[in-house]
Amino acid sequence: MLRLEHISHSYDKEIILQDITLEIEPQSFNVITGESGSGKSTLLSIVSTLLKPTEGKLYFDGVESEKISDLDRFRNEKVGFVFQFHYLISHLTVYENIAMVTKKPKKEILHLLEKLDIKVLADKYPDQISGGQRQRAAVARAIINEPKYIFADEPTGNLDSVNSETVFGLLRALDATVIVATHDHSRIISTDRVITLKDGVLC
Ligand SMILES: Nc1ncnc2c1ncn2[C@@H]1O[C@H](COP(=O)(O)OP(=O)(O)OP(=O)(O)O)[C@@H](O)[C@H]1O
Repeated sequence: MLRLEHISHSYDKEIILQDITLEIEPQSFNVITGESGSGKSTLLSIVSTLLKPTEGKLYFDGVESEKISDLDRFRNEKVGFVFQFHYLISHLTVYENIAMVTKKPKKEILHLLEKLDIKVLADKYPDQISGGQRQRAAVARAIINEPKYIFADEPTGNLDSVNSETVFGLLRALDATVIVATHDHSRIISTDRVITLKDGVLC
């Protein structure tokens, strides 16, 4: 269970999120939606431990995030990030970008690339493939180790509807707690929960 208790956040005294209290069920698929500027990315950064909120507390299975003794290890082992700024390493191939974060055998990595329809690009470098293909490679890297939590910010921003559905389908099929921020959730066919933000407040 992931729990947010009275989370608020301000940037330079400007209040961006206000008094958010939420419980996210284990192994559920959740979408944070809202207009541009409503605070989706900020909320996702907070629940994924990348940003410390100005106020409030975050709990993972009852343990306050501040009290997790090795937060880097927790992130490496338990969390998969699909963030737009989370770039692939340019001097490594698609395959190598994924192989560097996992002990999984090559066959399994290639199988995941196949599911994402980018297996034929395994030996290409990031600047030799399209933005949407890079995005799918980043998704593969985030989920290869089957993390307990997956946080994704506009994971299908560069993808057409078929590839969006593939990515959402893969994320939904994982035994993970998934939180996706997107301004357009019309493409997500089934979700356990839609969390809507308006001007930094839950609707
Ligand atoms: N690092 C920052 N410093 C100052 N203000 C910021 C920062 N990051 C975001 N903001 C502001 O906080 C507000 C919420 O931004 P956020 O990115 O969380 O919204 P969003 O709903 O994800 O928007 P979008 O859909 O456009 O990505 C915006 O007004 C934004 O300008």
